Amino acid sequence: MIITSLAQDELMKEYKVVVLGSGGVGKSALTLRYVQGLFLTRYNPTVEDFYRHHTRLDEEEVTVEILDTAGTEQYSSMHQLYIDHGQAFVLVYAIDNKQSFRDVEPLLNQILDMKKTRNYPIIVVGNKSDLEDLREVDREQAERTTKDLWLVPHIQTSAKEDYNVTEMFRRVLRMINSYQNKQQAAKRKQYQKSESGCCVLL
Ligand SMILES: Nc1nc2c(ncn2[C@@H]2O[C@H](COP(=O)(O)OP(=O)(O)OP(=O)(O)O)[C@@H](O)[C@H]2O)c(=O)[nH]1
Repeated sequence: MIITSLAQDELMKEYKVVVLGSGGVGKSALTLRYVQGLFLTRYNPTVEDFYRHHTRLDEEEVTVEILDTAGTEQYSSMHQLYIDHGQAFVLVYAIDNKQSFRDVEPLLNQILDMKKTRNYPIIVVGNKSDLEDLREVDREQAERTTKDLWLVPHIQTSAKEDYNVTEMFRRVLRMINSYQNKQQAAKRKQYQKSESGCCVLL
């Protein structure tokens, strides 16, 4: 059978990732580094950028949709829409900016309130790890906080030095995959239960 590239694209698994965090922490820089392998030193505040990226994840071709959101307060009313859209959330702070770490908590609470279940991976990312001399956020404290909340393990990145960026996105994609597999298995089990007595072919 001949499958056109469009059809192949449609058959690929898709992952919807939303990147949130306060202004200037490096959301766009992380996204661009991952999707295009670029680093821009100039700061140009984002309103909203959307990327589709094809990649290989554990021997499988997948498509990642990344929504790079605005960090400025002016656009915070959009968060609800973004959260509704996402299957996974990357909450970014900058290690040289304590307030940006504090800003993660309300975002996290908003996601947990809206999504109701814990079936959506959330990762807290300390970006700008190259600015160690200017560090304001204690790494261990950040790790402890996120561990207590049962999130995907905290990670430090540098979009500038291309440190842990791909690793961070991969961690998130694998978690989406694992949640989806669990949900499918649960549905199958449920189906088998409701049909018990009859023959279910899987
Ligand atoms: N040293 C260093 N600078 C970075 C890093 N990531 C981003 N920056 C710089 O930080 C500034 C802000 O980066 P952006 O990616 O635009 O930040 P943002 O979070 O998307 O900002 P908003 O669009 O306002 O929400 C830019 O000047 C980047 O070059 C990093 O890992 N290390």
